[in-house]
Amino acid sequence: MSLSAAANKISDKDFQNIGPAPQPPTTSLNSVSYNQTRPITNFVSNLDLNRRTPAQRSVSHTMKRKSGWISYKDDGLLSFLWQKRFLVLSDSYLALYKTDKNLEDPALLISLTSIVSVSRTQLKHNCFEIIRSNERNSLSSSSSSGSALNLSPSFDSNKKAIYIATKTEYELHDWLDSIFAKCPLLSGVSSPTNFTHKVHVGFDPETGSFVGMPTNWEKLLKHSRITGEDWNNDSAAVIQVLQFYQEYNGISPTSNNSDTAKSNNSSVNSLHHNINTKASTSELLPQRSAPSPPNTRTPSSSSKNKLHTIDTRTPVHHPISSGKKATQQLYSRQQTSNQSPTNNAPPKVMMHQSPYGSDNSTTQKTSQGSTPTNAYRPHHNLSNPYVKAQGSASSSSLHHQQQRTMNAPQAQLPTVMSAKSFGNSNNQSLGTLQPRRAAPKPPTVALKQQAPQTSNTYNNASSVAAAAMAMRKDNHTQQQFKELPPKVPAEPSKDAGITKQKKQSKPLMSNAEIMLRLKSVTFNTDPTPYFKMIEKAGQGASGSVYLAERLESPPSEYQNDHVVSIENNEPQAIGDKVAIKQMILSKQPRKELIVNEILVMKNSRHKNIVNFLEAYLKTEDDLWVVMEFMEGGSLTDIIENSPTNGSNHSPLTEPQIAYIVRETCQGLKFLHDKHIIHRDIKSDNVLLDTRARVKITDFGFCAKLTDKRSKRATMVGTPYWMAPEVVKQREYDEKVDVWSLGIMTIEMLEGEPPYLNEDPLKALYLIATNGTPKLKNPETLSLEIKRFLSVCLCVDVRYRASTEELLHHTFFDMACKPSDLTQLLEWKE
Ligand SMILES: Nc1ncnc2c1ncn2[C@@H]1O[C@H](COP(=O)(O)OP(=O)(O)OP(=O)(O)O)[C@@H](O)[C@H]1O
Repeated sequence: MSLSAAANKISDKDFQNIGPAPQPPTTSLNSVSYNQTRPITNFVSNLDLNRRTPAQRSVSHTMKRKSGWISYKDDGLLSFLWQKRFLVLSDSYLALYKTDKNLEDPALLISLTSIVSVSRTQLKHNCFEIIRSNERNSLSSSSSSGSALNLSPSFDSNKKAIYIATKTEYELHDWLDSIFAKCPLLSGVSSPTNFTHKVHVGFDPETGSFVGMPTNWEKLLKHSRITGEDWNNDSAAVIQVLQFYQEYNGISPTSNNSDTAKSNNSSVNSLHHNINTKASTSELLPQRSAPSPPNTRTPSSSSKNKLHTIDTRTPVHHPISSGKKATQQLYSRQQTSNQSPTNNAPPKVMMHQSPYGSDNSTTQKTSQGSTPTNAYRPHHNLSNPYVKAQGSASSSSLHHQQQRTMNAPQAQLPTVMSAKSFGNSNNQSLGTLQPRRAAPKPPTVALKQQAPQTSNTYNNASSVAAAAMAMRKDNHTQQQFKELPPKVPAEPSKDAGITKQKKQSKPLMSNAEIMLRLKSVTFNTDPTPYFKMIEKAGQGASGSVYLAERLESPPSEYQNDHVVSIENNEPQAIGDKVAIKQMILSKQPRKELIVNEILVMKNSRHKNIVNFLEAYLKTEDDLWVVMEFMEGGSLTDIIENSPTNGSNHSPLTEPQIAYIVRETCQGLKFLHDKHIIHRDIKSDNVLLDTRARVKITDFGFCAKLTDKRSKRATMVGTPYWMAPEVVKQREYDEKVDVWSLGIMTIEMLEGEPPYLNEDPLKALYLIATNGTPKLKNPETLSLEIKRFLSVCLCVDVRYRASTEELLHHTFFDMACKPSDLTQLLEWKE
């Protein structure tokens, strides 16, 4: 009898009794066996150890048990949440505990006989997926007969997946080996009952194309400028960003060609703008349901040269003969390819090694992987004399490095970085930096249209950049038109064809509930008599923004049943200028984001946050949100209209940048103190008024951290400003805003964020693999700003500064006076 058949005879109950301990084995462990070809040894779970007598325990100790802390996530309601768990593998069970102290009450207990597949996945670093069957005979019943390639994952409803992530690659292998060795259905000699189709994915240098990819991926890659070299450098990252992309767009890798083409275009565009995949906006509103596990898994590599094996079906079966050796073989190649720079290795470069302003003395102390002996002490490091002692001699070698990478951006990824280059940890490579404001079309198209190809990547990028800049300008011109007909939210509003989000997760709140919430924070009255509309001030994805004049005081709090608290508002005078954002609710794909935005604005009154004044539900479908008017427009406008933009000089001077960043940072600190993450910090979302007041806006994607959830995992934001941990779908916290603030600082220095000339997919790849982006002209910058950037754009979140720490940074000492911004605001007049 095959093992699987034998296993089917075992009742689940036999393995799920965590009550009084079964009798311990009295003889040798091997003698405890079931009637099957290979004994499933040691039915007594070590979970029961605590309940045994010392004598019994000593017997039990001979049983091999493995345990350790891991991150865990399931495919259920809380699937967006990675939770820390203590995992125990005994001979019969895999058990997950909340603590390592009391091993009597597992949060999850999985019988090893129910595990039908274990495979590595790219969901997270060092992550594997366990699929268990609820039905004992599901294996035989679900057997696949087909050998034809079927890319549609037939995820049996009887099967459940959980995901385990370990800290290190080594731990991952260890767990995999141990689980494989103990799971009867994985290590049996029986014939496979459910075939696995694997697609060998790789890059064929002869044809210059990717092979074995699902159609969608192939197309995406074709348009993305992700090259064979990129693949060879970090194939895991390529797959990671493809998965990110796929999940975001909800595309199956098997979509047929026409679908694919359609979705490619729309989704490429959509990535230019904000992303909010999977689920939630925040705890401010209930979370949406989580996505199902990614359709495509990437468990194991199978050949040299980064040939990835993508398991397109579940489950994966590994023959018994494989055992430890086989699993090692299965995973060892990927081990190489998976060593992404930001793998959870200990940080290799210490905080004070400013990637933007270090000298030779700050050598790669930890480039060999040693753990820093000096933990990051924020204030010390930010004002550390050692930091100050670091020279600025970085420029020349950096420049060399820069030139090299500009010519062949991905070809020469250094394995060990000099501290002079971006000393950020973990072999972060240097990326090109030829940003531009928008990349609305696939770069290949843009290149053809705008400029002849040259052999120089930098030139190519520049021409693409120029093309995109022109497009951006067009869009902006459009934005300046007064009284444009209102656009539906799904239509392009800026950045050519970009919508705020493509994927509509199923909201947990019904439409009626959302409306109820909305009504509780709005006046249900027609606001028309209260305002005189003056002109259109801007166009957003969700609606138009108008400049208006207040004609009447807002309705009293008690004018209707739905009390609106405006007690914190500054007194509103007749004649005051206000901004009114008008939205047609039926056209909003995600109304809950609007409620979210109102709630955050309403409760976040700070001098660096755009003040919410009141909101009206004119009709059930027509929402007006009244805010203070910021005449200066967005920081993006200011950068683009700066007299020096386009010249060799930065659009803004360092003192002007210091002023704007400090103000933004104060607003962010205020939010962070309230445990709110903004998640979409960029120049578009920072507004200025004529008194040079700087305020953060656009709170739709805010998330609130709580004691229970101190980290988030939802992919939210706009790709070019996204922190690597977001791109890599890791847990993150408020520090993602600090990364984005660093990118925004680069926008003010260089006109655009890094990689804006790249296709979004490639940009995601570069963010994931390059880590700290490279500056264009570091030699022209002060040490202070480079140090500031290095603490914002630190890949290792532990060493990235908090907003509190940033506010003590010496960079802010050079901040100009508000009046020094006047020139920048003149373009509006
Ligand atoms: N309070 C304000 N004062 C002055 N102008 C504003 C104000 N709020 C927004 N604007 C202008 O309107 C434009 C659109 O703003 P909005 O917040 O709608 O943009 P968005 O973030 O792109 O869109 P959405 O939030 O709808 O997704 C801004 O770029 C800005 O120029």
